Amino acid sequence: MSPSATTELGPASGPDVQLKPEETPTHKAPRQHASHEEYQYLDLIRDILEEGEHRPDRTGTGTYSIFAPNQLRFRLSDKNTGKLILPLLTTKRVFLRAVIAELLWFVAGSTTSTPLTEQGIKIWDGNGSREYLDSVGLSHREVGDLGPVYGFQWRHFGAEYKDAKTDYTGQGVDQLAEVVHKLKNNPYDRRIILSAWNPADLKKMALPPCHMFAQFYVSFPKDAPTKADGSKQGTLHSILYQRSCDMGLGVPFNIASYALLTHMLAKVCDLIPGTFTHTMGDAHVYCDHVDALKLQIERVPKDFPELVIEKSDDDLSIDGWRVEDFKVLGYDPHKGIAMKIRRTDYEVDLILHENPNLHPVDLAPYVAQIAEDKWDPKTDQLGYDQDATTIDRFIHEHQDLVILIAAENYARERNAGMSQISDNSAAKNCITVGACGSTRSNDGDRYDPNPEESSTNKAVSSADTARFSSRGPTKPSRDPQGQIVFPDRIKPDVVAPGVAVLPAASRVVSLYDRVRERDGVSSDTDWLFMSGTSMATPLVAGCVALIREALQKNGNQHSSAALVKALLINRAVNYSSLTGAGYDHESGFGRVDVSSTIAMISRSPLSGFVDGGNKLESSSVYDVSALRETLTTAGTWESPAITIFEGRHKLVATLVYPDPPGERLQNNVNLIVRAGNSERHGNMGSEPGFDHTDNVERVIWEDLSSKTVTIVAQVQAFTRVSSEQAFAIAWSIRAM
Ligand SMILES: Nc1nc(=O)c2c([nH]1)NC[C@@H]1CN(c3ccc(C(=O)N[C@@H](CCC(=O)O)C(=O)O)cc3)CN21
Ligand SMILES: O=c1ccn([C@H]2C[C@H](O)[C@@H](COP(=O)(O)O)O2)c(=O)[nH]1
Repeated sequence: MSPSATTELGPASGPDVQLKPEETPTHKAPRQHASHEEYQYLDLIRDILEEGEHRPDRTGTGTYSIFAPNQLRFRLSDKNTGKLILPLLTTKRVFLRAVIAELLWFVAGSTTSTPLTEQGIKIWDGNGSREYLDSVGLSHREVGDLGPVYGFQWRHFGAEYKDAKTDYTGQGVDQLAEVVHKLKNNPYDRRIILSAWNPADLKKMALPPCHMFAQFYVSFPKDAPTKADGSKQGTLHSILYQRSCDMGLGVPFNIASYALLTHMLAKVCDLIPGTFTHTMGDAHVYCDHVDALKLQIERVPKDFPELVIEKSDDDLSIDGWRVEDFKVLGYDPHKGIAMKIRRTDYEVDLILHENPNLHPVDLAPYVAQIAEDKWDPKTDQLGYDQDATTIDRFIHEHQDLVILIAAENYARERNAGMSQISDNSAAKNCITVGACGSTRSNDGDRYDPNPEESSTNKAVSSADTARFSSRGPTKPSRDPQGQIVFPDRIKPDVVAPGVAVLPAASRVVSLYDRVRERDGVSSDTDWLFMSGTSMATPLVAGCVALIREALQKNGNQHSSAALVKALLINRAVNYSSLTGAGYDHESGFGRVDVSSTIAMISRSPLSGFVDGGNKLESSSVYDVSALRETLTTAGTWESPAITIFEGRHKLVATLVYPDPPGERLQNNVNLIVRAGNSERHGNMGSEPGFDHTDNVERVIWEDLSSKTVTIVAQVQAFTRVSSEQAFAIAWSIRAM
């Protein structure tokens, strides 16, 4: 059997695999590039980005990964010139001093990161920090003490590890010395192995070895040169098995490191450096390295640099090397590319530990959000029950607190036309939020009242209510004969985008769950695609915070929840009832339009609001008292005459008031808009009657041509005579 010669292992020749590429889906036929060996690395990254599996990982980042890709093979010397080659990647600057220092640190058998840190090399700092060691159960270790990692296994395999300070001279197996001995004395040995994988010690290590198993091979090709003593000079080849390969950060280091180790051994053993072959198990690209690597793979590699080892030939040992012994000539890489070293579990713990209030994000007392699954589609829709009562009482007693409740996701094609609003979301005083589509592409979530006749286009736009979003109205109450004694109420109040939303992922959710495909796959596991009214609800909570901010800038430091709700609903758009009563049972008063709401807050002559009976606000021109009904007079608030200039206008006015708890309206207040000789009533369109069911009323009056308008809140009936009722009205007028 003749060993293969250096020259036969051409650049990018690929491995001599037994299986044909098509039989192993993770293997790709090597691309045919004219020359540069660096393309093996770049092509592997391209394959991972194109075909890698998106997987969760220990660090919580997520990776794209391929298992057992083609080996990479690098030549370590130029047969023609005899010059040594260092495969140091050129498509980004690799921190060579750190690579050399780390290698010498392994060779020295050191297991503490401190000497590296002292040289300004921080690559092991993350794994040696107090927090990290504590997180992997190594609290008894000093900072920097990584346990029996590479250096210890290379030089003292099998010795009992105490700590990084102990002198282990003479203990355990010095694998590296044995490798040198065999290369010198028994070059045909098939057992020239360096293994860092020691199962008995894994638990004591800060990080189990990634580059874990190397084998060396001395080849004697036919044309091998003859040495002074008449023997043939061998050529040294090495192969590395690396179980876990961080393509962006670790692998450029690992390639250079094992190439250098092979060069050192060749020098010490008087061998010609041949090739380094890199075998990978899990070859991965961290999700947050994707952009950097996409940039890198577009670059054109330059020549690998030349290595010169400045060490005299006498008394050569594998020990005692210094960084200065290596000279690298002609390294002219492209610019460095920053890639983050991955956050590890301990950092997540740390964040949670240091910020106990971080999860859940809590905006109380200004905004609170409740979402609870209570409605059972198999039984029946719940009406206004104990939960709704509790919520309404709470809000009535805390009138500055905005409570948002997700309408829930119980609508289905099969019960089209039915309503699903129940218990919590049936409360009068909260803001019940349904979901509409978003501008992000999505499919399958358009509400389809007639599934049998449905078209195939199910994408849902931001003007459509999402298929799943629970429909209103609330359940009417009936007497034993089935007669409606109290009709249904308008719910949800508003909708907001809740399809294919990309919210921050809670780290309480398992990593597997965070990266699984839902409405799309996020490339960053801190974010995930989700749909639901519980996606729409926080979005409205954010809108409420913005509205509060705008109100505060306007001088309203402590506005009531009713005012916030009135402002929000006043500018919400119901796409199916633009000119009618302005509401329906899919999206309530419509999709929120927060910028439009904010625009109306700085009072212009054509928009305004009152926060009637708000005792928390100190003083403001527009502040008015609460409505009060006595035995002789009905409570009324009437705005000053609002002057409208030339032309046709559209007026929208909204009344919201915190009604005391109870299924029926306790205090029935109506909204009336008067213009010239005609008037419109809340929620009635152009009909003459009044709404006796809802404590949210809106008037949309298109084509208003009168010169003056007045807006009126009028008590129709109070359950308790002489009681007081706070109320908020917001209005806006626009030229048509
Ligand atoms: N996730 C991860 N990837 C690794 O490659 C890795 C670990 N962890 N933990 C332990 C060792 C340490 N190694 C590292 C660690 C950091 C860099 C790194 O940050 N390299 C930067 C330059 C660093 C500097 O300038 O200080 C680079 O851009 O290559 C490289 C190798 C390889 N290892
Ligand atoms: O020399 C190294 C050391 C580490 N890595 C990478 C490979 C992985 O991304 C992490 C180790 O995490 P595990 O969960 O233990 O696999 O570090 C590397 O590429 N090269």
